[in-house]
Amino acid sequence: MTDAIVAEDVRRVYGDTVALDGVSLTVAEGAVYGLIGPNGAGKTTLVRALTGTTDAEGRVSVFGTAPREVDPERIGLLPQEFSPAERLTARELVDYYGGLYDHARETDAVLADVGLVDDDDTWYENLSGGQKRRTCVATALVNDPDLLLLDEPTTGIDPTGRRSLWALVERLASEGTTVLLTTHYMAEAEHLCDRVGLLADGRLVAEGTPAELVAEYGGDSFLDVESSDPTATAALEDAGYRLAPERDLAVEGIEAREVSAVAETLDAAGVEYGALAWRQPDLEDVYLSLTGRAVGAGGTAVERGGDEVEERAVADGGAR
Ligand SMILES: Nc1ncnc2c1ncn2[C@@H]1O[C@H](COP(=O)(O)OP(=O)(O)OP(=O)(O)O)[C@@H](O)[C@H]1O
Repeated sequence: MTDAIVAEDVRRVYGDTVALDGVSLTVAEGAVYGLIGPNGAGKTTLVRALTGTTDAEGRVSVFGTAPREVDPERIGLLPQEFSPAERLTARELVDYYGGLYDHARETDAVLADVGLVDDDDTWYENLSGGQKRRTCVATALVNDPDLLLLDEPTTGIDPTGRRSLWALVERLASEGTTVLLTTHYMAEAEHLCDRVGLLADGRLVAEGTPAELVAEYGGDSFLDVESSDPTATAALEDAGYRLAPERDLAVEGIEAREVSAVAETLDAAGVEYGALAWRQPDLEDVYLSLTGRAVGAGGTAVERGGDEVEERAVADGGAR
């Protein structure tokens, strides 16, 4: 498989700010690559460097050539911030952006792709936030690009719409489109991406398949114990269980089949408890363990399960 994107030692400095500090990565043709990382980590700057919309040191090649020399018909870009004309309808906007290309797709098909068939005659300014974002995604699809760069494509889109967009990205990838996306939704990266790169302070601090990252940085599986009983901690420690230091009350390093033994321990000690929730580590745990400081300081929203946004407080710390 050949590489759609090759970036070597890419560096971008704005005044005193080092936005990218020597980032190297490759994205194979047909792959879905996800960039994650805290606010200000350099994700958007990297997308801009890969599309030639900002200058950067180092070497970037897209389909074997410099970004600014790639045939624009081959590239679809959804910038993080994109404000199309407010008083055009979604249909008119897709028509307009399609008109910029020699070989645009049918407007109806593009609107159907992003679930905007019923709202196609509404002015952009009167669309909901999620509908606006879908319209913007549509404008990146009009030319049927070989490489699609989506900077936070599903921000503001409801869970159902987000899953539709995931299905769309999966379909495009199965048809051979290379996709590079940025996201703050760990469930999105885990669900969609063949490989994920985690940027922090302008550096690629971890990279791999979601499963590889979880195995390397996710930590042990654990069991959350919902209990305000002051004897709970001692009961579990006396029974030899290891408690997760960064969580309220959780036994770490146990398998699902051991949950009933924990319950028996609590029952035997007369501890009052509510739910016992066991889970394996996931990409969110990887994120938190590698960027705990940045999450606490910046209050970055991290999403679990795609539906529920949690604001992590400094006290949460992140790392387990
Ligand atoms: N045009 C610019 N001028 C000055 N500084 C900039 C510019 N663009 C980005 N930066 C700085 O570069 C750093 C990286 O910004 P970037 O937008 O790439 O981060 P990000 O990872 O996309 O963040 P977010 O998740 O908040 O979108 C930040 O410190 C930002 O303030």
